[in-house]
Amino acid sequence: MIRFEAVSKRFGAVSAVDEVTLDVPRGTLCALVGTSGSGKSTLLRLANRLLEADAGRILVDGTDIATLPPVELRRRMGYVIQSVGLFPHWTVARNVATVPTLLGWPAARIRDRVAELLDLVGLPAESHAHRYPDELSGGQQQRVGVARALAGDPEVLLMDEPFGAVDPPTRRGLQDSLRDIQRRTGTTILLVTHDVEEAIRLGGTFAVLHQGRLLQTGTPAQVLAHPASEEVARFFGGPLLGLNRLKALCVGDRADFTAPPPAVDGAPIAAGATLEEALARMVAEGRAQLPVRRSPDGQPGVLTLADLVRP
Ligand SMILES: Nc1ncnc2c1ncn2[C@@H]1O[C@H](COP(=O)(O)OP(=O)(O)OP(=O)(O)O)[C@@H](O)[C@H]1O
Repeated sequence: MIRFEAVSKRFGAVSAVDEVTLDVPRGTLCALVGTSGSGKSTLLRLANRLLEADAGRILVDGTDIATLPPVELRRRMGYVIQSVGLFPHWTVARNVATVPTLLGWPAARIRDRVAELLDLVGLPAESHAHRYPDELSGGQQQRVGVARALAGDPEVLLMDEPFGAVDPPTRRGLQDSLRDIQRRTGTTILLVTHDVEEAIRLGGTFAVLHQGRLLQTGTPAQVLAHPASEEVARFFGGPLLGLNRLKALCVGDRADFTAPPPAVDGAPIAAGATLEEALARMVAEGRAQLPVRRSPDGQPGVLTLADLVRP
């Protein structure tokens, strides 16, 4: 869906993006991660031509974006940034309607779309559509930012630290909403984040950047289990890499569901919980095994401490 082919961008002496080749298939989410200054935001801005590449090509659905008028390109790509950038004197509904209005959709279609999107991001239209941005919390404004970016049915959503400014519990709520939205709409998402847990929570793949170069791509479990270099291992926690790996794997990936399960006391842990949560429970409860229940079939299983340390 989006393909970067040997893309480079310099700012004076700084090589911000250095011969990056990356494929983001349709309907997937790719999290751009890496240390500060590694070129994540620059790569995102090259994708919607807020910046122009010095070398290489960027293809969207096989079309070189250099051949598309920037305005048309940006309508096809929603863009969400940390500071949200809502228009303060416009209502929530008008903010969300920005792109459909530019596209000349009929008023009824815009109204329906705005209501649908506000519901999707958990801000029912009846109680939120007529408010102004400063009448919303930071987290609610970010939800409006996501709704606005989705309004024109973009094929691609570019998100630069979209949830950077909200507190951790609200952040988790927004991440869960984004994951649901992505599953429901099949939008291709390229997301910049500093937060490894956010990237893991949102699923998809990692693209790890360092000093403008792409060091590794893969699922969180792959990258954390087999970091391609010292820099990647350092980025994912250095000596704590092993603990971070537990965040990227689920109980269901390691538990034994072969019948009959041994009798294990305690409340079962969900197969979808992370191994980190399982370890936390084992430590808190002073036990080396936990009963597991797999949904939706209800199959019981067991997870032992030894399952956590298996390679
Ligand atoms: N407009 C610009 N002019 C000059 N240098 C720039 C410009 N934008 C980015 N840079 C430089 O390019 C490099 C990559 O910056 P970029 O913002 O892409 O990194 P990043 O990985 O997104 O960083 P962060 O995680 O801190 O947001 C940095 O060295 C930065 O200083």
